[in-house]
Amino acid sequence: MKARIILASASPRRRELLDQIGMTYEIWPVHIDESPRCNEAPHDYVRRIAAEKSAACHAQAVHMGLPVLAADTTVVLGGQIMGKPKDKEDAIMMLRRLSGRTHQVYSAVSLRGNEHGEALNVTHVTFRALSEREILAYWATSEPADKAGSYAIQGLGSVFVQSIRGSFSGVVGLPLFETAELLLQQGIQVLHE
Ligand SMILES: Cc1cn([C@H]2C[C@H](O)[C@@H](COP(=O)(O)OP(=O)(O)OP(=O)(O)O)O2)c(=O)[nH]c1=O
Repeated sequence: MKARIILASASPRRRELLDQIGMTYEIWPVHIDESPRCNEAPHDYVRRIAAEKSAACHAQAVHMGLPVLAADTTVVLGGQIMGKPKDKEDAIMMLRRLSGRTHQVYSAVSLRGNEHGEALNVTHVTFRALSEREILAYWATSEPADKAGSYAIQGLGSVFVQSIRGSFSGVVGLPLFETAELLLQQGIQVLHE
């Protein structure tokens, strides 16, 4: 029988990624304050937010005997955190800054069952130079609005991505290699007979 988990997320991307590895899950969206703390390092920030998302569901999930999986993803350029854009101007500014440069995408995973397991994936993404016209045209597609760094590698944003070093699923929002390792540590096998 397939193991069931709670996915503490409202992100359709994380659902699709879990579907990709055949996991069965229940969705429990959580809403927490995702503001970074003053001078918080990117790796501390994403790990804290992923852990807070899973913690928000943990007590209730324990009663049901189900582990809780949560994740957080942020784009980092020159050590600076870029979350989701506040508005059009913010998105345009982020895309201008990412143009022609290499940034990092940090994705933290938190799995709370009998124990708390955590993992972090950092992937390097290089953008080609973007023209002002294509940045505006990209904003008009509405794809950037709810994505960290204002782009989606799995969507139209793929045409900006010259190369990546690391994990594609990590950039999309849930690094599957690390997630499968955490599940296995808690006795949940992705591949089973
Ligand atoms: C860089 C990048 C980010 N993203 C998305 C993944 C995440 O959904 C989002 C970052 O925001 P998150 O706060 O990590 O996640 P979320 O608010 O969408 O969902 P939840 O907190 O409920 O789990 O950006 C892409 O879909 N593609 C990309 O290429």
